[in-house]
Amino acid sequence: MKIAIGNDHAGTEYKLAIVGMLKSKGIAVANYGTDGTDSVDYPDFVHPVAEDVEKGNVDFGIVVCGSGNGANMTANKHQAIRSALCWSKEITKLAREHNDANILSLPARFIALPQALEMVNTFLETTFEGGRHERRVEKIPCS
Ligand SMILES: O=C(CO)[C@H](O)[C@H](O)[C@H](O)COP(=O)(O)O
Repeated sequence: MKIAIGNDHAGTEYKLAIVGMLKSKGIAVANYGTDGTDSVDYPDFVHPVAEDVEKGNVDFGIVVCGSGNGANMTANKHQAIRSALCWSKEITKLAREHNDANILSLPARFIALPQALEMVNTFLETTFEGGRHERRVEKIPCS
C-alpha cells in the first residue's frame, strides 16, 4: 500500500506522527509537506496529494489542516477525488463504506492525536460496501 500525505503548518505535528505510524507498518508514504511550522498555504501541499491519487500513483491520500476544511475543499476540486472531512472513527468508517472516499481530511486543531491515528487506521482498513452506494457515488461528478 502507498499513501500520499500533505498538510499546512497547523497539521505538521499530526502529519509527522501519521507518517511515523504508517512507516512502522511498512506502508510507503509520499510526503508532500510541509514538515515545518512556519505559516504556509494549504493548497500548495494538498494539490500534489490529490494529483497522486487521481493518477493512481497511490492507494489513498491524507490531508491535514487546522479545521480540515481548507484541505478538504482543495482536494475535492479534483474530478476523481472524494475527500471526506472526518472527526470521529464512525464518520471515517462511513466515509469508506458508503462514499468510497479516497482522501481523508483531518482537522488537527479539533481532534486529539490518538484519535487522528485511530481514524487513519480505520480509513485504511475499511472497504467500500458497493451496492446502492456505488450508484450514488457514480452520480457525484459534474460533467
Ligand atoms: O484552511 C483552513 C481552514 O479551513 C485551515 O484550518 C488552516 O489550517 C487555517 O486556516 C490556518 O490558520 P492560521 O491562523 O493561518 O494558522
